Amino acid sequence: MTDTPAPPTEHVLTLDCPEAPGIVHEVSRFLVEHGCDIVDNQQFGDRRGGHFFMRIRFSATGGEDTGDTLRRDFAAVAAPFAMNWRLEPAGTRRRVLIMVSRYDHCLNDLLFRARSGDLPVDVVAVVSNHRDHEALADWYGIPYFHVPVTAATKAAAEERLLEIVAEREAELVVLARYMQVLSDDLCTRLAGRVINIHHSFLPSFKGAKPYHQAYEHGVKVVGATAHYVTADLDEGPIIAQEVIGVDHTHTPEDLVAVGRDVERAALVKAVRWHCEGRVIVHGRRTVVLH
Ligand SMILES: Nc1nc2c(c(=O)[nH]1)N[C@@H](CN(C=O)c1ccc(C(=O)N[C@@H](CCC(=O)O)C(=O)O)cc1)CN2
Repeated sequence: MTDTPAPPTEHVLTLDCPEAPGIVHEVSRFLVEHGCDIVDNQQFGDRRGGHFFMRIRFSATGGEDTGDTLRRDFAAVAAPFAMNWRLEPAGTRRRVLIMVSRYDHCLNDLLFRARSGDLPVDVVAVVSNHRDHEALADWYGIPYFHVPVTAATKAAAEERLLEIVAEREAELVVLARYMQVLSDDLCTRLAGRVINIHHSFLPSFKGAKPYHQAYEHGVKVVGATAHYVTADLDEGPIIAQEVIGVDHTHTPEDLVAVGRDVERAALVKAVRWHCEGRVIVHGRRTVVLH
């Protein structure tokens, strides 16, 4: 009886390292020697900073332990270049916990896109400091956690959040208009795993009421910024930004309304790119290979 060969599997290798001769050569040789076929490749050599970034999607033959074999063998290629790298199955669905306060337009959009398969994510929990959106989470069959936050309860609320992240095995936390500032300790413990949507074109109009600030300045463009969360409010590495034209006829309330579209658009891009392993943080900036 002939063994039918296992179907090829697809994987994504994302790496960055100090610029050096031979990086692409060594990576390509590794893939050829392991019978792999490159499907898609993006790279960026930062001449100014002397750093190199690459994302390769490739197909591989071999059984279910192919990924482990590739990871074991690639370590020897990576070490001489001092690479930061990860090699994961392509199309991996990420386990995402969404945090929200009163405004639900970003929550709604993410839940719909996750359910429709547009985003490679499984939403494993919705956490909020209000009860407003419990029915929506129930409708999607997603656990809803009400975690009120006051100055007195903030530490306990953040410990409860970390418990939920662990219980639900969340890989990514998305602040989908969650209007509480996370503590330095929480930002450190979830470093690189929290994406926030800020409702302005950063670095303009930081803080809680950017549309009113924008109105007072008479801007002709408003925007939204999706960024990784750090202890420094609204300062985290930017992943995606979107803008839309406005004019003197827009009241602050109008700016809030048109802003919803750019908030949704920026956040979904950032979540998709993060989940597809396209975003590499380098200092306070990101390189997005898309
Ligand atoms: N450590 C961080 N935490 C959070 C960030 C961040 O960048 N770093 N982003 C915010 C979201 N956000 C703007 O995008 C934002 C949210 C809230 C505030 C704010 O001043 N909140 C007040 C309370 C407001 C209220 O209760 O409605 C406060 O916390 O005292 C500013 C900006 C999410 N967290």
